[in-house]
Amino acid sequence: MFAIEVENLTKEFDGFVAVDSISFSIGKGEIFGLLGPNGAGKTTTMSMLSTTLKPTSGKAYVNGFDILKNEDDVRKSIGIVFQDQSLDEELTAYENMDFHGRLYRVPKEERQKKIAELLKLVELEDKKDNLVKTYSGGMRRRLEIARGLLHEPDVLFLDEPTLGLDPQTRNHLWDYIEKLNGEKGITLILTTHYMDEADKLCNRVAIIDRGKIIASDTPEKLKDSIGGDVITIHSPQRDDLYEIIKDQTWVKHLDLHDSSLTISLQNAGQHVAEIVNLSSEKGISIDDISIHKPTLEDVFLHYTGRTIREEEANTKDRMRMMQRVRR
Ligand SMILES: Nc1ncnc2c1ncn2[C@@H]1O[C@H](COP(=O)(O)OP(=O)(O)OP(=O)(O)O)[C@@H](O)[C@H]1O
Repeated sequence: MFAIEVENLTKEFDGFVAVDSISFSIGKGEIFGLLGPNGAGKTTTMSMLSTTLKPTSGKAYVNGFDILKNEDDVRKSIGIVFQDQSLDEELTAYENMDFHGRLYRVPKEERQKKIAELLKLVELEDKKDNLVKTYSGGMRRRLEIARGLLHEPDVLFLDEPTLGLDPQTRNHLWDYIEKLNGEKGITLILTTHYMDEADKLCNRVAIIDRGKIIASDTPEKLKDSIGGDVITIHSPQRDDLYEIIKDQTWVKHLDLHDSSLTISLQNAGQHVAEIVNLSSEKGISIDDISIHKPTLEDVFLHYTGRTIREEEANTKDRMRMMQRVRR
């Protein structure tokens, strides 16, 4: 049995299709990532799977329970850590955990044992009696994850788990997530717009854009699918460069972007000199040329012709963090 099965799931908001007939399945014990830019439909998908939003059409099963017919069973069998912080600032970490345990009717003795175990897991046991308002962003996130696990869910939903956190805290959180999966065998479904996060953490990734899944596989296979190497060239005459490169036999895939040109090919090192020679013959100047192994960013670019606009995402991150702090 799969932990999650999704068939043609669709969500429309007043005629706008936010999630467009997506299908995928997640095996037990997998870390599965929904990767895509802001507005791609990731949170909407998570909300439908966690039964907080009704789909317009399609089906989905979580831990074997139908999200339309067995909402309570679905909810009892999952833990949720969504983007917007939902901790009580005026309570301590322990009190936040205890309150959640009571909501889920975890018996007292078991509750106390589990809270201690989970706070240890996320390394917050020393700070358990401190008020949450004194916690850093990373500590809050870890506490939310610990809280989401209190009722021993089989599947944990993490919506942008490291949004707005600094790189070091993100790395730490990735370690916790891997530990959870390894030690407890919990299935994790997470959304992210960070390519490195999906690459590092996920066994499998579905790349989602404008409500559709455009590619789904292991990060390795997705990267392999676009060829051996990528050359990125920055030039003020990108269009002219495109014209002279497009018919070369060694080009596997060529993309023209706002500020650059990317070429997917095998053995890039052998062709860089040729590109430079061809350009100078035609009087085309090159500002910068670089070779790298494909990343998930290249995969996204390959399938959509666009980059995930990190700058826009970063601005949004900052706004969200400010909203969290204000709350
Ligand atoms: N309640 C709603 N009413 C109308 N449109 C909505 C609603 N919720 C989401 N949308 C729209 O659906 C699309 C998908 O949103 P969603 O939040 O699922 O994206 P996302 O991939 O999670 O991005 P983000 O990380 O920015 O939340 C967006 O265009 C969004 O504006």
